[in-house]
Amino acid sequence: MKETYMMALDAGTTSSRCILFDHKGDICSMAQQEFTQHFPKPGWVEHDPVEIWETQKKVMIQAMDQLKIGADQVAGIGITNQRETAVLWEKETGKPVCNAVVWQCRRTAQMCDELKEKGYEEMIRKKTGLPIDPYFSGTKIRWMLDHTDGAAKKAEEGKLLFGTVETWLIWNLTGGRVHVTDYTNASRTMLYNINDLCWDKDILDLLEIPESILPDVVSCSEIYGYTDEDLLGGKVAIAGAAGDQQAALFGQTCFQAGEVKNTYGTGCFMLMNTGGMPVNSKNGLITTIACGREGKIDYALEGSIFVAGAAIQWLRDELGFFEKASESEAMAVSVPDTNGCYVVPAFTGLGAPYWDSYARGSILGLTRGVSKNHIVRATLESLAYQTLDVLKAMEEDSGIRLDSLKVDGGACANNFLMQFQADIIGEPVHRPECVETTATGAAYLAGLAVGYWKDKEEIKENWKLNRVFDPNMDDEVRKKKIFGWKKAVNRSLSWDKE
Ligand SMILES: Nc1ncnc2c1ncn2[C@@H]1O[C@H](COP(=O)(O)OP(=O)(O)O)[C@@H](O)[C@H]1O
Ligand SMILES: O=P(O)(O)OC[C@H](O)CO
Repeated sequence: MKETYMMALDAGTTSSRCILFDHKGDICSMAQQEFTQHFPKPGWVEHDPVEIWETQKKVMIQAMDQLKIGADQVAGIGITNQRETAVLWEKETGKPVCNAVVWQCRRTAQMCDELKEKGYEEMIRKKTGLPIDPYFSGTKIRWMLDHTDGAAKKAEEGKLLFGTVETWLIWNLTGGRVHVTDYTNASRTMLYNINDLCWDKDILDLLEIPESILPDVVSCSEIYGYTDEDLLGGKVAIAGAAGDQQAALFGQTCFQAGEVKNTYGTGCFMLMNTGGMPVNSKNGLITTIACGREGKIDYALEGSIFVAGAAIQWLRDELGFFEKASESEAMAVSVPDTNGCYVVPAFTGLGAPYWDSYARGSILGLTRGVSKNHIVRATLESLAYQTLDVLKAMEEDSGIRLDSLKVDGGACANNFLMQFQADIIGEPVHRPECVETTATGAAYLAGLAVGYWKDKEEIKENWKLNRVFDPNMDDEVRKKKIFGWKKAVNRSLSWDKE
């Protein structure tokens, strides 16, 4: 009998990836392609939806070619994606009406201010679990309707469709037959009522968004449809979808309330599973849907950090400090400390727990002795400080003291960063063998729907530890460093405010 595999499509912020997994949850093949980041104005970020789809198609074929398999050996497809990023396209032609407005984009900051000034913050938080912020899709959709010729009218006439990236991919994979989103992605739009589990009419009215453009909300683990036969040379079931951070929580097998993971990708996102009850934050975290399957919803508390690995890309691409992100590790350990330098990578404002759209990046503490290596080290350290900020908020909100942290994502390959993370939180950091947990989670969700894996217990056995980083920093040193970080953040807040 031919071996079968689960396919995960990981539509990240900077690249499209396809990974084929076997029953043990091991990666058997992987293909990846970066796509273009468009920065039309300071603080604005766009993607071309067609490029996302084209690169995704290409990597699917490449991953299958590596194993020399046909569609009959792909047991199902799970999709995971950068969340919130908004795509708007014509129902008839499938053509996007404009570029996708990316989650990091701050163009709706003023619209958000106005909504807050009019006093809608409490109502929106109660219904969606989210603060009013340009991060979420709702105001992005309004902006696209307002600034694209004829779009508002076409939307009224039912001629346009909206989707986050998984919706866009499912639409294309099925040849325009299926228009759905899953619970986790819906919960990031600022339009979805996470208590009543429906698109919220009051918010849709407020933002004047016609419900007809919105996808049907489905579970994270069920067959939504099948790929067009021509695409992979046979039909394959599309059987799972979740936003990348929720998929990572599932991939890390954080199935129980109180379990936490932290993912270091373009941004950095800490999620705690809070079980069947949404927990409201008093410390700047958001309440979101962790997973919806088999008729049950699990919620999560989330600390969203907008810039993490993206800061390393900035050192690479804009400052030209190195050619490969991995080189940052040797540069950071070549100096004993940052020589008093702090980097606050608030390139697109600050997310949790500050929620300041007007914060901007800064390098502080510069003296004549600060070198490239110190700046690289300070940038890496900023990922760990931001994580500390959300970890403290999470402990307060949940009443649970974390005694270790499970990590994953591209940047957690950096041993210096992981050690500094353990030092600064004062708790061990646990890194798994497979740091592609986002894709793993998507594969698991789809695999459970098609019976590739029996149940969560079988999946749990696949999680393997790679390395534990134990804290090893003097308490006084830690306190002093954290104090410096807080001062640096304060200097960055409101920077871009008129
Ligand atoms: N060894 C490393 N040290 C620091 N950062 C790294 C390293 N390897 C990758 N990165 C960063 O991790 C990010 C890629 O991680 P990934 O999980 O693929 O992100 P995403 O899914 O958001 O595209 C990039 O921003 C890159 O700069
Ligand atoms: O691209 P990532 O992995 O940093 O994830 C992006 C998040 O989904 C944005 O909310």
